[in-house]
Amino acid sequence: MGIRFQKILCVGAIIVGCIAALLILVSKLLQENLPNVLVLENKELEFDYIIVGAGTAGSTLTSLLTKHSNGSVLLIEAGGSFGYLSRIPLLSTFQQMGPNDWSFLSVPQKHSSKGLIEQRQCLPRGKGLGGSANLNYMLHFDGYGPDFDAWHKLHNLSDWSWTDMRPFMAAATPKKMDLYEIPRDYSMLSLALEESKAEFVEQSWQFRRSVYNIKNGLRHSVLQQFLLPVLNSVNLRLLPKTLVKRIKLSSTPNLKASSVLVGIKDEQNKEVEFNIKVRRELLLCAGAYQTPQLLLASGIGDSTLLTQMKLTVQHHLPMVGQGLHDHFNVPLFVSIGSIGPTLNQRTLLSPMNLLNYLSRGTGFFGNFGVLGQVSGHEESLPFGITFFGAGAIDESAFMSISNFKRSAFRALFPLFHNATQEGFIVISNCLQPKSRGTVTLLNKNMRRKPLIDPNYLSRDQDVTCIIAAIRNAVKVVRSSAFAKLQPKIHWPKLRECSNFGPFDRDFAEHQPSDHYLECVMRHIGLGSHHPGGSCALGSVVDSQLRLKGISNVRVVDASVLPRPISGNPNTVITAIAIRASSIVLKSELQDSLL
Ligand SMILES: Cc1cc2nc3c(=O)[nH]c(=O)nc-3n(C[C@H](O)[C@H](O)[C@H](O)COP(=O)(O)OP(=O)(O)OC[C@H]3O[C@@H](n4cnc5c(N)ncnc54)[C@H](O)[C@@H]3O)c2cc1C
Repeated sequence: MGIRFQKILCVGAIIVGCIAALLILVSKLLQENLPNVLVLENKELEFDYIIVGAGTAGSTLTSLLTKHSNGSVLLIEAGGSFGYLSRIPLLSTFQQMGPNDWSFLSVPQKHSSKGLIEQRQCLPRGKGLGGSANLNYMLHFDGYGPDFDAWHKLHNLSDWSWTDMRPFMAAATPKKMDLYEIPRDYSMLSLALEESKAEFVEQSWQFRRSVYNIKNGLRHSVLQQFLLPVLNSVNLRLLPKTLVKRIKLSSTPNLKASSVLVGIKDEQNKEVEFNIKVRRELLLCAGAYQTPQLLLASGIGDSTLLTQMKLTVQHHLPMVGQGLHDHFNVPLFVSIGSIGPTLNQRTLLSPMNLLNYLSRGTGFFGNFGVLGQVSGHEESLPFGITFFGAGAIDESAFMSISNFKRSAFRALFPLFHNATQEGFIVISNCLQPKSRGTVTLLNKNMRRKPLIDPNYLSRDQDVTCIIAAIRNAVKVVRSSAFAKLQPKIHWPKLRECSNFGPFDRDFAEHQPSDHYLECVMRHIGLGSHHPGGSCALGSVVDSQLRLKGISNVRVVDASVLPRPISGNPNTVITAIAIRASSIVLKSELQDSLL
């Protein structure tokens, strides 16, 4: 080994060591500094507003109610604070399966996931202040007007059209300086994507470089935007590491939530329970899996289903936990013959990359690796294509967060053993999947995970839509703009699909059969962590987000989305929370005038 190389290694090791020490220090400081934490004693406590869950919606809502209401606000969150590592964009995936991830697994999937262990999908969810907004990949999406117009037309939600939602989307969108857009010349891949646009002018496709919720190289989520600035407010109290286990209803004069039962683990890991009274409103922001879980565990849901689950019915409300939707992604690996440079171990560990990040917040650590997207909103089957600029994928890391069987992983990434491989992953999906799943329970114990069945690919239309998306992705990869990358698509050679391909001609012509593509997607397709719909607007909640039949409970999170968002949903959920705060504050004002 040359002396120069040894020096580089030493400098690299010292830099990595210093960063690690600094991060541990800062993370400790941040974790110990939560103000306004409520101490639960045996006295009866009561709050005007109780908010369950400090995720995307809960953080936003808490902030706005704390600032503008005259009432007291209690925010209850099952997790604590995320460590500082959560703010380094590239390290997002390393949080999955850790203490800040609920690490749900789906029930075995009937129509998909055949290349996954027990046919079960990993369903990560953030646990702690910031919720999934602190675990997610930070991709910002401006929203798509016709989505809301479809809510209006198809779901009879006359006041949720784009005209109604546009101001809230504008309020939810961070200022330009609080976002990071991948520069045009970030790498040869971003450049190729940008230049390929000109070859598809005939199509009404949109080409976008990724825009991230990243500021100065650090995650800038609803936690920084909304929650942290109000944490010291006098009318706010916080209950971290506390699980809401039950909603108690009273029926005089009309059905309403009277209190919530919360559980905290003491030092001996023994559960201690307390009751906290709701004076005005209970706002459920526990996310698309856990809001229905809490409702069902509280006996609020379809009475037949509750009886089947041996739960006492408090309020018959059909459709709680039904209608679950999510996007479904099909990844394909494309190796490139030129130096990208794309994300691999060589580029990542280069001292220059580390220095770039430390001095300017840029380079590979400063974003998640998704460089851009192509979408066809106006197609009869709207599709999305995502370009993830990673050449070498670490087998054990990827398998642990995807639940892939080894054989499926290796079919998808045949060059996995080469840590310096250049390439990218092209991910195809359907923007408006029709498959719908469910959230149910094994029993009412809230410490047990809910039974989540996304039911991916249960509708044939989704298969047709994703096949079209893959074929469009191939067109982009084979465009002249991409030619200088010398891209090579690796059609996965799965034993279970071998009757359908890929055949030699598929590698030459890149036109594998529909049967082969369907087989591939049913084996290696992965959920995209955009669940919604499990307490949908119109069916479970009314247009004021009120739980039907219960006057003082609102659901404010991804559960209320009546259909999928045609892109990344986080900003839309923030917008819904902003709108919810205005609804709640208006009602408070009206009551004060009575
Ligand atoms: C890995 C991953 C990547 C993603 N990438 C993107 C992306 O790049 N762009 C994008 O737009 N979207 C992305 N998303 C989706 C987006 O983050 C979510 O749609 C959004 O955060 C959901 O917000 P929410 O408020 O509905 O729920 P959450 O943010 O999940 O919040 C729910 C909160 O409630 C708490 N909670 C649950 N049950 C209880 C209980 N009983 N008691 C107390 N607290 C409770 C949870 O701990 C959590 O903090 C991603 C999601 C994941 C998981």
